[in-house]
Amino acid sequence: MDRSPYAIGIAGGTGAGKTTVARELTESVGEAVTMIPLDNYYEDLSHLDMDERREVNYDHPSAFEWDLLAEQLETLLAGEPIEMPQYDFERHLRKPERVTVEPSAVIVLEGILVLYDERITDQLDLKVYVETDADVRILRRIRRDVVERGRDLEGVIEQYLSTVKPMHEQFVEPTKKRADIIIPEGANRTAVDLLQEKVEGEIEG
Ligand SMILES: Nc1ncnc2c1ncn2[C@@H]1O[C@H](COP(=O)(O)OP(=O)(O)O)[C@@H](O)[C@H]1O
Ligand SMILES: O=c1ccn([C@@H]2O[C@H](COP(=O)(O)O)[C@@H](O)[C@H]2O)c(=O)[nH]1
Repeated sequence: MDRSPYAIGIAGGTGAGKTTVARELTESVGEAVTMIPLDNYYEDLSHLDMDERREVNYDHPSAFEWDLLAEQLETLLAGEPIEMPQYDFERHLRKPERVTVEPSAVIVLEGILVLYDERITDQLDLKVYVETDADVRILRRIRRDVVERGRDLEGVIEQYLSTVKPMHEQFVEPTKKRADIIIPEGANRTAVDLLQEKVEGEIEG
């Protein structure tokens, strides 16, 4: 690789549409873009049993292994491959296996607190915050967590009120001021098109 990859961070509240924006971006630009979900860097809680893991606050910054993420991002930006951890949402558990991620021209790091830690933000070339109203986000989250993450309605509501909402207000929303671009409502066609143009420009050099 001739030059360092271009690193984009996409932050925002749960259900804001971060993954959707990141996916649309990566799908349109193909293999030149690598997606890194922050969720893969949740701390390894395999020493806790399932009932204990259900009680963990997954929206507090301390839930993430920032050292590992900072180190792996630095490695990718230096043009070296990483062994990225994988995460199982149904079991609240880091999977035993890792996947090899090769460096590419553009790296997209996506997750609720991607703009929280300076060791990460210092490495990002473009910082994006996806802003979507809380009522829309919780409705999206209920549907997604029940359909894709093995949860029930009562559990989603309880978690939202006890940790997700207060942590969003305390830690996630304040990171918006670090963003270069704020995208309203997630997969906003115009905003995604502009991001695609930017990314294509970076790939072409
Ligand atoms: N602009 C949008 N309009 C309608 N539904 C959306 C939009 N963006 C995302 N969604 C849906 O909302 C849910 C959560 O989106 P996702 O991108 O996973 O959010 P996040 O990664 O921010 O938690 C998904 O089911 C997705 O299909
Ligand atoms: O074991 C876990 C780990 C995370 N969560 C929740 O996931 C969201 C972050 O994912 P998004 O895709 O950005 O919504 C976070 O709000 C955690 O509450 C979980 O429930 N269990």
